[in-house]
Amino acid sequence: MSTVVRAAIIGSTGYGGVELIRLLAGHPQVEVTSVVSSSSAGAPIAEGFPHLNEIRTDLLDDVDPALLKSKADVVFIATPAGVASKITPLLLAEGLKVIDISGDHRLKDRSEYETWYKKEPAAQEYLDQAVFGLCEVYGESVRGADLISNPGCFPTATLLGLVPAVKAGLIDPASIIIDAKSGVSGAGRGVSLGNHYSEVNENFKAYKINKHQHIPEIEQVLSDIAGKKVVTTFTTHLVPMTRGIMSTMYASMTGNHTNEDFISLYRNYYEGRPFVRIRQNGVWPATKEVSGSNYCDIGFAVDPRTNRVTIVSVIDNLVKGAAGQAIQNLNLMMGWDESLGLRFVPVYP
Ligand SMILES: NC(=O)C1=CN([C@@H]2O[C@H](COP(=O)(O)OP(=O)(O)OC[C@H]3O[C@@H](n4cnc5c(N)ncnc54)[C@H](OP(=O)(O)O)[C@@H]3O)[C@@H](O)[C@H]2O)C=CC1
Ligand SMILES: CC(=O)N[C@@H](CCC(=O)OP(=O)(O)O)C(=O)O
Repeated sequence: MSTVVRAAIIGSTGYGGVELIRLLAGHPQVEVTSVVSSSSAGAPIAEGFPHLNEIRTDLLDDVDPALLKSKADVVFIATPAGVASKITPLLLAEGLKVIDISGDHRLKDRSEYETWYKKEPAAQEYLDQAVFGLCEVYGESVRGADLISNPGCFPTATLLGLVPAVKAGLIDPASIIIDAKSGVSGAGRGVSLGNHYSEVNENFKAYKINKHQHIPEIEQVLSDIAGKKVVTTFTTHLVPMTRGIMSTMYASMTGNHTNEDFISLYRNYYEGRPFVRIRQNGVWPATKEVSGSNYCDIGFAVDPRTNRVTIVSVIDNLVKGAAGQAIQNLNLMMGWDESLGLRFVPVYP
């Protein structure tokens, strides 16, 4: 008999939440039973999102853990930083499973969260309990967990591009420089001066240099994999496109490795994992080649002149970088095939 899991989405009126609604509509073993809003409870969700007309006829629920307990088994939280840390203890106390898409449970060190997010951190017991859900690296720990911290969009693209090489010692972790680009939906649905049309269109800008909240998240994982403290240079750029992240990474190699060495290492590391695709020699991925899908595509260019390698990794920030990976985590939590309901072909062109 197949299990149907009932899911609630807190932050269902944001980009991450609406993407969860889209993806879960096709999941064979999940039913979204509650869409939650802190500002529009009681309104039909399709009123604000006409693309959901005749797809979802329900009203938005209030943020009420007891109500969610009566309607759901698992809760996705897709809210701004500082919200999930407050709601999660109440949801866990009701016996619900939680998948937090925000950054609130990613950094194990509370002072790091305070430094980078400038907000009050979650209580240490929940940070200790939360499993960092980078599925292809920590998937084994996700199975059976009650609280998942879904990785950030930039860290997902970046870490999937770096972990195998760092783990195998092909590159010097101290030499890594990460140059990342994001589409505007990465900033969420709220309008701000920096992301309205005339600021973004035909423009290309770097932001939060050396100040980005994903720096400690990337360093936390690289340090874990390398077995020593790793610090890195990470610069983000805003690109005039809706979806997509490209992380271009540069690192010094520890020997005379070739493109084929990297391709073979990464294909072995990700063998059996459906969502990481390694490009053939001389071919590098573009964001459109993963758009709308849960894929992360990775390509390599070794330069024998400098003895450095360039690694290019792309994802759709709203799918593999948020809602898709969150569903992949749910699949792993439930002991299902990790690709259940996620085998989308990218939207191209
Ligand atoms: N956009 C992206 O590509 C990615 C985003 N993330 C992270 O996921 C989270 C959601 O991002 P995104 O969907 O883009 O953000 P949005 O700004 O689009 O949506 C956030 C939603 O949170 C709800 N919300 C705000 N305050 C509260 C509150 N106090 N209690 C409950 N709900 C609240 C709002 O809905 P309402 O007013 O209806 O309650 C809002 O629609 C963020 O932490 C973000 O950093 C992670 C990876 C990728
Ligand atoms: C384009 C853009 O502005 N992107 C956001 C990504 C936000 C995000 O995913 O934040 P958390 O991972 O901390 O939840 C940024 O760079 O801050």
